Amino acid sequence: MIKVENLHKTYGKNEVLKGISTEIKEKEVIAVIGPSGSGKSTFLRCINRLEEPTSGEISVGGTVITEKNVMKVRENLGMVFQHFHLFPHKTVLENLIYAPMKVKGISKAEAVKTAEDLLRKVGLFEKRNDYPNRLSGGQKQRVAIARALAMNPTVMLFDEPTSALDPEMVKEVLAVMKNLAESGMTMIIVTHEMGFAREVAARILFLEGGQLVEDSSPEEFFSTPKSARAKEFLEKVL
Ligand SMILES: Nc1ncnc2c1ncn2[C@@H]1O[C@H](COP(=O)(O)OP(=O)(O)OP(=O)(O)O)[C@@H](O)[C@H]1O
Repeated sequence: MIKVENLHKTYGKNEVLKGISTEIKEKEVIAVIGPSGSGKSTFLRCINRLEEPTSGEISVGGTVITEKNVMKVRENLGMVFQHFHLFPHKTVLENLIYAPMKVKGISKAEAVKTAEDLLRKVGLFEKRNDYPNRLSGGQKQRVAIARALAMNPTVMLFDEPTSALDPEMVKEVLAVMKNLAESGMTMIIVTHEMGFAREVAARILFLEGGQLVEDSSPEEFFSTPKSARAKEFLEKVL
């Protein structure tokens, strides 16, 4: 579904990604973990070209992403950020119908129906006519997830979706993500939530210093990490 080949990203003299290669299969749920500054967000942002790779190749569904087709490919990649990025002057429902109507040309009636179904799924149907500033952080993030899903993406990318939330809000967002994973969505999640990664992910990608140090199952990674670097990291965070 997604193939990353020898991905490099450099900011000035700072080589942030040093040749990452991996493949993500359809319906796979991947947790990307690693120390702060290891390149996790940059890796994710290169996949949908929010950052332009310095070199290397990324393909989605067999299509190599180029400058020309990036907008089209991006339509299939839903993205959820740490800081929700909702439109503040649109209601919850309007936030969900805007892009499907504008980008995909879907009729308003159809967009509203999809939006309402998604809001029910994330438990926020009752809030559909509220503005984002009336919502808690956890509710905003659930709206952001529903909004990304409204584009009917084939892959969902999450960049530390719970890092900006108060602890009591984290659970409700992780529950929505877990449901999504169980529904068969292909997901790549940059996260510091080790419990969630262990429980929900099929594979862990451990990055350090811009390198993919380990690519293993959660069982293997959390109980018997192969590298000294992963061992050291886990000793600090668990
Ligand atoms: N736009 C940018 N311009 C210059 N340097 C950048 C930019 N974005 C990221 N970096 C640098 O790239 C490195 C990796 O950053 P990145 O955000 O990918 O790490 P991360 O593993 O996601 O960290 P964290 O867990 O703290 O979010 C850091 O040294 C960061 O300062």
